[in-house]
Amino acid sequence: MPVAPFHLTLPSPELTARLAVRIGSLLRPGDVILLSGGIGAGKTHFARALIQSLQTVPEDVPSPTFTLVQVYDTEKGELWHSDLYRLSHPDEVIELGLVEAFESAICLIEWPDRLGDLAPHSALSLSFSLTEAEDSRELDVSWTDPDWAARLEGLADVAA
Ligand SMILES: Nc1ncnc2c1ncn2[C@@H]1O[C@H](COP(=O)(O)OP(=O)(O)OP(=O)(O)O)[C@@H](O)[C@H]1O
Repeated sequence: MPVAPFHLTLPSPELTARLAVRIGSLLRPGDVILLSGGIGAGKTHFARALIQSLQTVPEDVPSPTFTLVQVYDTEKGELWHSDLYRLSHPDEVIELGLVEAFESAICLIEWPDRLGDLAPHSALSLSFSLTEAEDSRELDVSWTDPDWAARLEGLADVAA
């Protein structure tokens, strides 16, 4: 069981998508995943694979860069996918309804540093990094709620 933050190498986009499907299967309403990493690091690629794996009716999963938020109906209830890169003011997080969504929906948040004091207390954090190899990414996995340690059991095998 991973009892501490851990690290994975994701040598292809397909591996990242497979990990996303595995994590998606663990999620329940009220779970928040914070997706960090620079431009092109793979945050949206991960989110798209996760969302598509939970959709009951397949539909496009566009990047929410300009809309800030996209909301989906999934087999696990409402899922909010948010990209806060273009947030103009932290209060916009409240106006978007995100703070309430943290309590009741599954939320995937890109650029979570923009949340400031409004960041949820409990979350799974996934931090992606580019590597010298074009198709490979490094991923740091950490969490605030110890419950995640048990839920992530066996996850490292995905990248094996
Ligand atoms: N191992 C990998 N994991 C994830 N994506 C990868 C990997 N290798 C290559 N890629 C490619 O890198 C790109 C990542 O783009 P993506 O839009 O997901 O980045 P992002 O982190 O969301 O950036 P932005 O903040 O600009 O939206 C995709 O084209 C994806 O196919």
